[in-house]
Amino acid sequence: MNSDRAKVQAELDSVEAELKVVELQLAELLKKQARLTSNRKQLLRRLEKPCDSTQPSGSGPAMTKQELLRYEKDDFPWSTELKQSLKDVFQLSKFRPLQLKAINLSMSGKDLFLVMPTGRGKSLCYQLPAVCSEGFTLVVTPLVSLIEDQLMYLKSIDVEAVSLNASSSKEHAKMVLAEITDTKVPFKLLYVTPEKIVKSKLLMSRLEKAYSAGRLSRIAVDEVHCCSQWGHDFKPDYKLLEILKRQFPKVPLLGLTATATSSVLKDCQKILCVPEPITLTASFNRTNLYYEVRFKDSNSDDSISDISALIKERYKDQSGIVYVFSQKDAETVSADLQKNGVKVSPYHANMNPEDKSQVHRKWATNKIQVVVATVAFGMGIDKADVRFVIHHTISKSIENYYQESGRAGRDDKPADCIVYFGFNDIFRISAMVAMEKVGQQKLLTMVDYCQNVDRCRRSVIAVHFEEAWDDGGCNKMCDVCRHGNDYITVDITQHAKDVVQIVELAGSLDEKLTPLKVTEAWMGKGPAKRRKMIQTTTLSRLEVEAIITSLLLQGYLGEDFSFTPYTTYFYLKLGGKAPLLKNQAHSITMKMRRTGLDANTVKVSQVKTKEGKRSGDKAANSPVTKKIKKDL
Ligand SMILES: Nc1ncnc2c1ncn2[C@H]1C[C@H](O)[C@@H](COP(=O)(O)OP(=O)(O)OP(=O)(O)O)O1
Ligand SMILES: [Mg+2]
Ligand SMILES: [Zn+2]
Repeated sequence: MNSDRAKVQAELDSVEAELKVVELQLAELLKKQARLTSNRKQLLRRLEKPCDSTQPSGSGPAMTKQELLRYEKDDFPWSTELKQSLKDVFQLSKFRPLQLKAINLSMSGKDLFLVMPTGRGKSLCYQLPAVCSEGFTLVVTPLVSLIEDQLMYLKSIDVEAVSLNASSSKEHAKMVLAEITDTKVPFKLLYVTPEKIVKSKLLMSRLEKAYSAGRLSRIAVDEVHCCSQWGHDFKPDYKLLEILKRQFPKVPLLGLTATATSSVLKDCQKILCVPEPITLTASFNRTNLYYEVRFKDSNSDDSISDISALIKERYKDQSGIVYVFSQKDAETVSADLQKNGVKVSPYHANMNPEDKSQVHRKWATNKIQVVVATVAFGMGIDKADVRFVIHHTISKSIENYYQESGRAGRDDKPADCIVYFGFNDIFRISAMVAMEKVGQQKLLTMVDYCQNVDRCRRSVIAVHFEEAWDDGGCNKMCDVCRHGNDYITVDITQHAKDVVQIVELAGSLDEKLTPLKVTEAWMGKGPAKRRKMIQTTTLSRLEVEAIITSLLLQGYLGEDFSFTPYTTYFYLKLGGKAPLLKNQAHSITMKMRRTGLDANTVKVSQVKTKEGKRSGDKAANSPVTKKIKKDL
């Protein structure tokens, strides 16, 4: 009887395990269906609206496409003055894409979200209307340094602008607050930090008076993505800015950002209580930027000597930024580059304000060639001739990467954006963003960008920002497009089983393994007892790391954190898809760059004839695939 029960129980366990696998497969198929549906939607949209990437991506239901076209014209009552001020005040000869449309919409009193890549000229879209309108424009900006930059610029072109922020002196604040309610306001733009709006009742009451008198002509919320936790730079005070529309419902609001997906924008719209804004989205494609990823070797990280050589040779006498992970890295990488004879200075949040602005100034005036910076060297960096942005460590998300690398080539001349992609860096960043709501998910999008060998880097960025991608949009301005079909697809099912077995075994022994430990265990470096119980590999370190990364990206492995008061540890655990490996028919593949001798010869000659100087690109140190084939 008992043995009967045991048999039934065993069968039940097996059925349940199989059911679990079927459920996972269903989930996979549903995900695939969602992906395909969204793809279909994008393609249909493209058929509907050919080729114009600066078309609005969506607009308030009150406005048809035809109606929107009207705002590109220059027959509005204010058009002559706009044109005149563009030339006389701002000393610019013509509008860049979307600027005129955005300005006309805002001048017509519409609420507007403007999404435009960094450095394309969003500020003009509220500065010019401010100059051409009665009263003044309220500009909400997250950082005092950004406000200072703008004030300095506006002063240089004789536009009256003032600011109120935490570092304003009492007298200055008193004067500005009094001027807000003047019948003849002596300034065109009032810059404030969100914190001021939220905390200063006095400011609010003055603004209310100006509003009632019809002198608050427009509100601009710069870096509007800071409202949303899903944006890459959430700032809690922004969340309270709903007060603007509540108190000043009739004033048109203009939200500006360089990076926001439609879900982030929807969130911002809700938070700011803007019922039906028109959204204008400029293309994310910065055609003059060359995108490249280089692999960092964990065995012998030669990224510093590589970067030094690049700066001294390819970028001789040219201006650039090297982004690093931490303040400590900023100091050490800067010192290392200096030792190699490069003129650099570090920049990070922990330096005192004078030192920071000194570094910024010296760099802006070309006294130093390179700033080795953390992300603190960020918003508002507006040097036109930055020829290269090198990431010594990957960014924490594609949004961050796009914004940081976007500081290159603002003068529209060619510039390079290079990332050094190292296995261990993934987990350093992962631990740092462990507390962020969607930190891991976003980090993995960046890892996917780097690990990718078969999709144009631009297309990965475009898809991320939900922009319909056209394959002609790169023009070989990324390493993937230059290397063409220089990759192969390899089956890593057995490798996946081996790695999963290592993690499983550790779990059964109540042990947690860091990625480094898993790597070493698989390469046969762990304790002899374990070695006997697992399948080790003869693959190289880079290949092992590439496979583990791929398993993490594909969900066969997952992250497990452990917190101490001082640090966060990252361990690998089984991912949601690991049970699928129990199914004999299940297979996993990954794409790897081909780097054998013959492939290399082909690549070099190909690159040489077409691209000249760039033939030395170091794609060659990406994972070797020959051995994998042998291993399988
Ligand atoms: N129509 C134009 N013609 C030529 N230059 C322009 C034009 N409009 C703006 N610019 C210049 C002025 C600035 O030096 C530069 C960047 O403008 P800015 O408004 O600071 O960018 P942005 O706000 O879109 O970037 P970010 O996202 O970094 O804040 O472009
Ligand atoms: Mg800006
Ligand atoms: Zn490309």
